[in-house]
Amino acid sequence: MTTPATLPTENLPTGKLIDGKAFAATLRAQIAVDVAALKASHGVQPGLAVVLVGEDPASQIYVRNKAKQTVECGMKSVEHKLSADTPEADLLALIDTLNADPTIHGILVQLPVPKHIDADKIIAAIRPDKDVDGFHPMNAGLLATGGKALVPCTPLGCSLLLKDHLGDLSGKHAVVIGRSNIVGKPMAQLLLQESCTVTVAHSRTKDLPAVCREADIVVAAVGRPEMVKGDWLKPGAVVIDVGINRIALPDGKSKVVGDVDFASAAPVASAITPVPGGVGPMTIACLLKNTLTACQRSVGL
Ligand SMILES: NC(=O)C1=CN([C@@H]2O[C@H](COP(=O)(O)OP(=O)(O)OC[C@H]3O[C@@H](n4cnc5c(N)ncnc54)[C@H](OP(=O)(O)O)[C@@H]3O)[C@@H](O)[C@H]2O)C=CC1
Ligand SMILES: Nc1nc(=O)c2c([nH]1)NC[C@@H]1CN(c3ccc(C(=O)N[C@@H](CCC(=O)O)C(=O)O)cc3)C=[N+]21
Repeated sequence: MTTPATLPTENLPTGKLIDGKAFAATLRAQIAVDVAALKASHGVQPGLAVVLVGEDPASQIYVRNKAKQTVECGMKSVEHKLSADTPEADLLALIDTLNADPTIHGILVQLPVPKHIDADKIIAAIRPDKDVDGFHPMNAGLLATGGKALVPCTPLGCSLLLKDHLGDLSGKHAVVIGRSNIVGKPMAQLLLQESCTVTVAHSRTKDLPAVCREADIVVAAVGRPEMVKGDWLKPGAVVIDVGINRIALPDGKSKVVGDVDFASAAPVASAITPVPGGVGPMTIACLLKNTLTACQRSVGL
């Protein structure tokens, strides 16, 4: 896959780019230190089990990246690859086994699962204290009520990037575009916890560009390539692009773009995350952070 001659992230004024890839690397380095300390103090190694059902190519890339980075920070990585026609009962049985395995502290079933399997049932079958995706209703409820939840990785990564870049978020007006259970809704909860004034937009929102122009912070999680344009932004807004969309190029190749039109948004924003190299790496780093947290809690820390 050829990268375009002038990547839009090149020759941007310093401070404009929120470098999620670099931040994720420092986060993983800290996790590796904490994993070594946990091994030394409690004789326990955090274990992450990832289950992939079917052969979706994108999922295979993410699972491979996750396993590599899990091992790099000193954790135990276990992968279960099941065929696309695996009965739902077999997947539930595997989850029960992983729930009971004392060497496994985090369980992730890669989404989407094949159509014959009920994803909500799968998510609800994972022990909440091992639900390192943070998708389980128990964790969603704890997040909503300010309890000790495991927080979904992508919104957690976005929150860490925003706090690192802006410091105190209180009083800022944040617009989250998207209301899914895995990104938009938990993202709104985290921003509320940081005392932002939060607007959650979606496909029924009227005059979305006008709503976005009110925002100090825009988080785009819609799944529509380059939808958010520069003229949707208040000058100086901070933009977090969660989108991951593969688009076809004229030369027959393809490339990954976000939900934000980077070329028109970057000049207007005060800071923006690139795709790739922004939220994606933070998602994996926060998965490892959640696995460490789950392991620490399992020994009473
Ligand atoms: N970087 C990472 O680690 C991750 C990235 N992603 C990416 O984030 C994006 C969102 O993922 P996910 O939350 O699972 O997506 P979903 O498809 O579950 O949700 C999309 C949301 O966007 C809203 N939406 C769709 N079209 C519009 C529109 N025209 N105007 C306003 N809102 C709209 C939908 O509204 P409604 O509710 O009304 O249908 C819905 O709430 C995707 O690009 C995905 O690839 C996802 C997970 C992790
Ligand atoms: N149970 C479950 N949990 C998930 O967290 C989950 C999931 N299922 N299903 C799929 C989505 C998607 N997702 C990504 C994670 C990292 C990158 C990532 O690291 N992207 C790199 C680029 C990778 C590439 O080169 O394409 C980047 O944005 O820089 C992307 C996407 C997690 N997901």
